Amino acid sequence: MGGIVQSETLLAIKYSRGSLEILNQLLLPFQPVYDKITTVDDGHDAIRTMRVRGGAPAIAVVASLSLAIELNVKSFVNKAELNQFVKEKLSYLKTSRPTAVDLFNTIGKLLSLSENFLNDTVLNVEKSKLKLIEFCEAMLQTDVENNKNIGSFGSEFLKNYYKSSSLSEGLTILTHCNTGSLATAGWGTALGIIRSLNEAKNLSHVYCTETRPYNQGGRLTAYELVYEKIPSTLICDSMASALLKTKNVNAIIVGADRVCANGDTANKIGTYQLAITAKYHGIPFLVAAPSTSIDFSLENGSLIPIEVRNGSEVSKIKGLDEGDGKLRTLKISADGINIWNPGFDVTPADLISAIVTEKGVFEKLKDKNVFNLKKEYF
Ligand SMILES: CSC[C@H]1O[C@H](OP(=O)(O)O)[C@H](O)[C@@H]1O
Repeated sequence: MGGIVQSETLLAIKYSRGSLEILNQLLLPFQPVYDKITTVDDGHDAIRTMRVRGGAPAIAVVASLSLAIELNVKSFVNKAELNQFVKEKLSYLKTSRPTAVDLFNTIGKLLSLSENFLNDTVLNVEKSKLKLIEFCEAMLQTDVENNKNIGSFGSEFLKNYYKSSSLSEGLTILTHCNTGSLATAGWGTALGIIRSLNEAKNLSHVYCTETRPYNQGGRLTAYELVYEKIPSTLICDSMASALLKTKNVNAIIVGADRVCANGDTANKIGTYQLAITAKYHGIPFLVAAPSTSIDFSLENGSLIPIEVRNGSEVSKIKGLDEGDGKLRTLKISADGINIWNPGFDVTPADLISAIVTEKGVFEKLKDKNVFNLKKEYF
């Protein structure tokens, strides 16, 4: 199935027809280990355990490719049997993680594709199966293309925003969580804008937050930035406001797991407070996301399901023992304390300066505090 060019950076997903591997992100940055995915059950488990994550693109891509892997080795008597199999597998994949909408948008497209084949008098069951596999495979290339477009639109927007200022030394950006090649099929969304700024020599420095408790920032974004030799500094989540007060940060750029039609955005926990401090310090707060992360059916963010994960992700931490080089899991909080561990929070549209998509940058309606995202724009 050649022809898929995934970004030259780190590959969270390795795929060729009949073979799918995911980079186990629970072991990064210390041990780059690829886990084989041979069934939908494997795909579901990899997503649920967050061995692969990236609320938007990567989760949808891995879920779809795990279906493609099973379809590739299975034969069906007729299209009705194929359709039933696809429906069963997709309804199970829906239960892996609830917040990022890409997964549900992609599942909806695959379901209607499979349903449409039932009435297609030209396509036999084998050709229908192949078209489903090709749809899943095309997502890899599409995602990288989307991310490159997001990168260009986002970097252009910031260059124009600051064109009057003497920013010859480039922009200083703060980003949260991981939105790079480890959250997508390559290049990244918010980190894709940072990569595009860096490529155009318009980037001075990147600050990334640790992003407790999974530490996507300290473990994954820092790993990508160092790998690409992008000048960068890691901060604790609690340091963000002090950073904006004492350093000259030009913008905060984050990803998204679900953007509502009015612009309210669910993203990694800690995003909301970054939007508040960006507003207080008068700097742009950008959301970067492909249109597949937009839920046009939701009027506002109060309707977004927020995943609450196991408290052990807060009370324990995995790290490298510098003595023997082994990965250890350590308890880091008092036994018996209750723990609240929501994976995401919702940033209201009025705190978001612009939403950067593969089709362009969307800003709020004049004199309104909300966006007006419509399906027909994409
Ligand atoms: C490009 S999607 C990245 C998005 O997903 C992350 O969540 P998680 O690591 O739990 O999958 C985070 O919200 C990022 O903005």
